[in-house]
Amino acid sequence: MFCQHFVLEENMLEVDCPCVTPEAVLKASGHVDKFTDLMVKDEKTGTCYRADHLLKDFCNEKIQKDLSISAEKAAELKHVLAMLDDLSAEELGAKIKEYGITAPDTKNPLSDPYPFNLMFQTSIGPSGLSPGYMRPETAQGIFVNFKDLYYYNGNKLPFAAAQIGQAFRNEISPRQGLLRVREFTLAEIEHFVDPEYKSHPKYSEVADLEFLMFPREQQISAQSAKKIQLGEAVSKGIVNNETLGYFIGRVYLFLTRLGIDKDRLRFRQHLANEMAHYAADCWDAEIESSYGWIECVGIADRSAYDLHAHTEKSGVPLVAHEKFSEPKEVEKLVIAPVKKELGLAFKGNQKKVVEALEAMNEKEALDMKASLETKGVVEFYVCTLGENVSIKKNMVSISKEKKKEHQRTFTPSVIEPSFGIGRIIYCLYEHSFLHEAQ
Ligand SMILES: Nc1ncnc2c1ncn2[C@@H]1O[C@H](COP(=O)(O)OP(=O)(O)OP(=O)(O)O)[C@@H](O)[C@H]1O
Repeated sequence: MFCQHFVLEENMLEVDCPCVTPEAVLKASGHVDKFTDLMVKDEKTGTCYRADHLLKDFCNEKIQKDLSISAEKAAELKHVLAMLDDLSAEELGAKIKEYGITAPDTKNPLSDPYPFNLMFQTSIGPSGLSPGYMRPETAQGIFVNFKDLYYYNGNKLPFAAAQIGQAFRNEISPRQGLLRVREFTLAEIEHFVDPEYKSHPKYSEVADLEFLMFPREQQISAQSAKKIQLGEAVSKGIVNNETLGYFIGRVYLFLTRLGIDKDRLRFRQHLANEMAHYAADCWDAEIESSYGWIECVGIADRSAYDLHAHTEKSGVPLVAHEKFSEPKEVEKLVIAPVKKELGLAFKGNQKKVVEALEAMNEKEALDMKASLETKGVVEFYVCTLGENVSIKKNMVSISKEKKKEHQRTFTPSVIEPSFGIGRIIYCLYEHSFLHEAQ
């Protein structure tokens, strides 16, 4: 059904990449530094818990079971629940202290929250010197293969590639059966699009759909989700762009065609701090189950974050081109290396430094110009050397030149629907069961 609805109907490419991923890939994507959850420890036994889960359980239990709490307190706890995903480590720690939350099993005091990386680490090859990780998402395999996928698509945008496979996350507290496990099936689509042209040719097919949406503003002001027409949400800027809206609509059609009850399905926008480190706007398809509203599909506009990050770390430009019908005359910043000075400073490495300087794009050249003018020196990462070098004012000349441009080169943006297959199956099972019971 997934392949029929998305891969075949949308003419997507499909890939199957390895689960074991070299560290360099996940370092570039930001996962090594930022793919974390906040954890607290029982100060006596060392047992670990997810800090936001403890606070969530505390608030839910108080609201549902404590008949003595005032309306004011209940409203405060509901607000905490609405803002839960937005809280920093310090704010979470302060709330845990304020409410006197202790370790659920022993009632011992808890440590302050601290970040815990969710990836399983391993080493690749017999030397043990090449670190790697079990992939926490399937998306990165698609990004590192972007050049080939773009080529297979005739060097044209937009296009999409999908991957269905296992993902691994060292969850702090796996629970709720299929809903939070350490190894699960993920189906991800990466739709590559021109960042300056995020409209979608088939958008009109979904624009009239109307379903439960829960924008950021409604969550902050403690309102509930309400029915909104997708076209209206896009035109009012509630949903960032047409392509993101198109995929929200397609995910709605997919889930309801599978048998998910449309009254128990809502699209919730991420709060500003909740968004993953790569996202520009993100909506979760949440399905109501006996465990409450569960995120089953995440639909993110990842902007050009991933391709930029891999380009920067690998030195391989993951870019697309748009040919102009007529060449354009443009003013460009041109970096001319002063080879004598570079030779004195870098000796045998001079050629690699010169190549890296010449490969700089307009934005990097501008940044370098600004830094050289203010500080007189700039740290510059040379991929082929794998290290930073210090460039001084006398080593380069940066000037504006008139040039004829025949094409535009840019880094595509990515719209990504990401499906947790186990969670969808679980909710589907519950919904069909409820449907039969009615
Ligand atoms: N531990 C897990 N077990 C089962 N499915 C998962 C798990 N973590 C994520 N998923 C599924 O993978 C999809 C995409 O992952 P994503 O990174 O968006 O999740 P997430 O926001 O980290 O999830 P959560 O906030 O629940 O931890 C989710 O929508 C969900 O359906």
